[in-house]
Amino acid sequence: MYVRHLQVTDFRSWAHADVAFEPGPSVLVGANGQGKTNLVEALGYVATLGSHRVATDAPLVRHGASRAIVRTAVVNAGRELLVELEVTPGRSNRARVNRAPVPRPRDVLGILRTVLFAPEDLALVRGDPGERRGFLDELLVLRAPRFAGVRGDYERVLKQRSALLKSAGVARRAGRRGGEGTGEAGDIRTLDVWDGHLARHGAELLAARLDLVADLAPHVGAAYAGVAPESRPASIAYRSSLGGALPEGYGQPGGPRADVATLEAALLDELGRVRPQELERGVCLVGPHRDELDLVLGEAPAKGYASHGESWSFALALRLGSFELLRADGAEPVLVLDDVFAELDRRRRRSLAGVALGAEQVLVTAAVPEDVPEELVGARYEVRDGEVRRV
Ligand SMILES: Nc1ncnc2c1ncn2[C@@H]1O[C@H](COP(=O)(O)OP(=O)(O)OP(=O)(O)O)[C@@H](O)[C@H]1O
Repeated sequence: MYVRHLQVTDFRSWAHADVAFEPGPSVLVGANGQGKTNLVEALGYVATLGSHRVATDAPLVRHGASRAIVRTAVVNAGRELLVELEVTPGRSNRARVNRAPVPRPRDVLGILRTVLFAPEDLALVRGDPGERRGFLDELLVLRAPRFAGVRGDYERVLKQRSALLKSAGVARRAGRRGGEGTGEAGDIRTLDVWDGHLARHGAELLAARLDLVADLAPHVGAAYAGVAPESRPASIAYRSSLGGALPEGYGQPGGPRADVATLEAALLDELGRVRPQELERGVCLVGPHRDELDLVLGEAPAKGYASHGESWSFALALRLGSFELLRADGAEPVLVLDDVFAELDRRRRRSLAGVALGAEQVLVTAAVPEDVPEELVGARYEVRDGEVRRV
């Protein structure tokens, strides 16, 4: 697939921008702060309904404006779709496809698939587990858009159950002190119901993540070996809060596909087991929100041990592995390389350029053209003073 056209209004620094693209490599060149990343961020938003830089929508709207609009024409196997998103922080966002409103913004997921590699990706290796869970869930949704709903349902249930745990914990402590009117028994009965919901939605999310990691792991290992052949081998593994209760081989390449019903039963058991600690601490201790994607270099965890260069290579391998996985699925994602070549040495640049050349479309941003490997300089755009000019 490729993006044929991008138009933004009041998005980040852009009052208005209108850019036509072609398949193959395109490079956006401009000095720092001219708005190059803002343009590719808009494309990432259409693909994921999120930003690779911020967790909320508010910063995406130009200062002083009330809403941002992103319109993009995406060509997939010869068929063009026009996607339009209106981002209004504090209100429901709106979406249209081929000018017709769709019920929910998430109905546009799957029309544009992008894999974006950016300096922020160092946090995939060095940041908190939440970064890596976010990485997995984003890829899950790119692979199968219905998981946006599954994840949303899980988060809703988790929030409700966590609030209930807190109030039941408070009631229990008040009861122990001989306090008045403890609603513990009622809370506990309700908690049983929420355990069921959490196990059901959690099992669906967990099964999907486990299968994703099993499929992704070989691609990440191969991508890392290509990017950093001199380094120790890289691997990834899913670590579930179920611990030893996770069936053997789940999440491993060549292992059995994860069975949702089995995982639901395991989650329910485990929730029963940890209930006293959960009430004591007022937090939900079991479920995919507590899980981790382990990144391993040789025998050591990448986090805390990998050098700066190795961390970069691992982050890059996670993105290139994702790109290869989506291609193996039969999708042709757009590859977006935001300001990354300046960070890479010659060998890594060449290796990344090699993969990028295989993409149907690759969009690159750079402060100076010299940062970009020659073979990737196809169409060139200059971004300056609030304008994008093809040169
Ligand atoms: N909501 C917003 N409203 C107005 N301006 C914004 C908003 N968000 C970001 N900006 C501005 O956008 C500019 C940054 O744009 P962007 O990150 O796209 O730059 P860039 O060309 O990629 O630069 P670099 O090469 O440094 O990465 C900054 O000047 C920032 O102040």
